[in-house]
Amino acid sequence: MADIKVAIIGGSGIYKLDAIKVKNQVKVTTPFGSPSADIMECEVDGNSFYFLPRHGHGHHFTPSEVNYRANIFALKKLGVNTIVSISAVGSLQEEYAPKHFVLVDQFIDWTKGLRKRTFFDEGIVGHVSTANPVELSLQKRLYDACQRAGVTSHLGGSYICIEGPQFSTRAESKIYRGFGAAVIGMTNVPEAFLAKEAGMAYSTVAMVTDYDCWKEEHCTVQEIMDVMKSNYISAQKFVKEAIPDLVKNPVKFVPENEYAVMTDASLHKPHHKEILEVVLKK
Ligand SMILES: CSC[C@H]1O[C@H](OP(=O)(O)O)[C@H](O)[C@@H]1O
Ligand SMILES: Nc1ncnc2[nH]cnc12
Repeated sequence: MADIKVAIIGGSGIYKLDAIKVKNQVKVTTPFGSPSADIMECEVDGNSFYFLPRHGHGHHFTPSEVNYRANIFALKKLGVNTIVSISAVGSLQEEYAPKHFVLVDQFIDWTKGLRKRTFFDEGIVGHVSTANPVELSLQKRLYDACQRAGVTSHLGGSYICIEGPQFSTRAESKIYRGFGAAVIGMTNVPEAFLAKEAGMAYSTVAMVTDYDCWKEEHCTVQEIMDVMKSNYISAQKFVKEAIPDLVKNPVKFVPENEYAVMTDASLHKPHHKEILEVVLKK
């Protein structure tokens, strides 16, 4: 198996990366079902990384339907320890304009509890801290890559995750602004929290596609798609800067899942074995 430590999870509008060579496609099985797609082994300037389209090829999983557990588990099983998430977001503050990138560092979970959100359940009880859901050294490296790519970008900000797939009402949008959130999306929870449970470094590049409806009359997919085309070009430039750096100088971080599991080992069932082996692997 290739020794690849870095993966990109591509969100809306980022289903593949033109000009980046796909070398192989890997089918990975997990105890949680299939990931969104076969995982692509890609290369930029001789530096290998994995790529996974979050919503599947052709965008057929809604934010609520994405199998986040299978996606994170599959990447960890392949040996990945560093995840770069690329996500489309709406802006909740004037300063984050469409086409800007925001290197978020906090998440507010406003989903409705419908998503499978933990590896630690059904007989395994475990708890991890989400005080720092983003690996800050990775976030800074990604911010620097955005700068080198010439993309207007912001270091820090909170991402509020709603269930979707509908966008927010104006009343909701104003409440989220009041929370101090910078941007709004529908996917990074539970994805970021599962990466934390799996002891992986995670950081999101949030690409602003629109001002949410606190400011705009409305928000349509058509308008978002237009901005997405430009964001896609910026994302490609960003990837070409970020990947060689992350491959050549791997992010150093301390996984925070070592002491997560509380359940006595005598109670672990055979099917827990693979889950714990992969999730807790250093
Ligand atoms: C029409 S864009 C809305 C869609 O895009 C974002 O997904 P992702 O994070 O995968 O880029 C947002 O959360 C919504 O799911
Ligand atoms: N305004 C918005 N609300 C939620 N998710 C989004 N993704 C892109 N724009 C969004």
